[in-house]
Amino acid sequence: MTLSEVQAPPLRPVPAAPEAPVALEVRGLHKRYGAQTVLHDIHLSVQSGEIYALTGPNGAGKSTLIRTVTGLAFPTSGEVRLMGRDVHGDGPRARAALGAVVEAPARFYGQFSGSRNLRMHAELAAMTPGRPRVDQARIREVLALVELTRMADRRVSEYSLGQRQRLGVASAILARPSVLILDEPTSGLDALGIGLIHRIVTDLAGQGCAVVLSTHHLREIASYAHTVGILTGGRLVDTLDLRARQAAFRFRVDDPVRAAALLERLPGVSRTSLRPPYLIAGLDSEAGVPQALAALAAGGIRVFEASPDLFDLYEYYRERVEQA
Ligand SMILES: Nc1ncnc2c1ncn2[C@@H]1O[C@H](COP(=O)(O)OP(=O)(O)OP(=O)(O)O)[C@@H](O)[C@H]1O
Repeated sequence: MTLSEVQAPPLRPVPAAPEAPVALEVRGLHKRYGAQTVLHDIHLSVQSGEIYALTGPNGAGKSTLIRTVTGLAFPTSGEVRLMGRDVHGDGPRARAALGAVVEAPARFYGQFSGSRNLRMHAELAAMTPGRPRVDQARIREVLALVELTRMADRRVSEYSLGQRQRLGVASAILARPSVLILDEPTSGLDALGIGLIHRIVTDLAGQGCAVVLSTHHLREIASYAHTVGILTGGRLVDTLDLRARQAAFRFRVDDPVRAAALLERLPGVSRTSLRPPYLIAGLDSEAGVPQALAALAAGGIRVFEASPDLFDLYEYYRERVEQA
């Protein structure tokens, strides 16, 4: 690769500000079914504007955690707070801030149109104190967002699986939730449908909504989630901050040790490490690449290659789950 071909890193939404308020907090959550403990002492918190992806092998407890967090299941012990309110003690008011799809595809009345189903959801939601009102214009807006305008007046029984899935997301975002929780939102969707869900989730997070989703699609979420929680055997064994791994670049140079010393002096270089034959540098953004190249050239270092150092979430996950 020539230096002029240095690629931009994948686009990732603007990260939640570190000081953003905590929207979802789970403390010391245990869940038992009979003699089987399915969740062990789960602690996690998600800020407004953050996209938190929960992943783990089949049977790890993801759906149980999501059902418990949304108030559909009760914990054996521990606590869940949505926007500061206890989901199990102050349910209706806590859930006023919540939009969720906890089973895929979400349940709708097949004999009614998508639009009518959303109106019924809106009317039900309006009974919850604290929920904003949803008018017909908002229903049209969310149907357009999930690209179902053409299907709006068709019976849901005529929808494909993917269309039902998207209607589920539409109903979850209808009342502009502060916290959006989606269990496997992209399973059963085609490539364009997956991209659409990414865009919706990213836009909502950009507007300050905290998003929690469970998924098995690691490479896909690595491109847009801020945080990944790895659940295995009912334990949250790792929480990865993908933001911290965002802007790493690798440089193949003739003298990595001296190159590292040169780059460390630059403002905007947060860290360097050696991975022969590469030198890895954490930069504030890709805008720091030309400056780094100039500093290396001025120091007499020959640069053969410079490219984003993409974090391989799949490899990381595989090792982490095998160790657990
Ligand atoms: N209602 C229930 N009664 C008894 N055991 C249950 C119940 N629901 C889930 N379990 C058990 O809890 C464990 C976790 O299941 P869960 O569905 O939460 O896993 P998951 O991570 O969502 O799996 P998958 O990726 O396959 O969807 C499993 O061993 C499952 O058998």
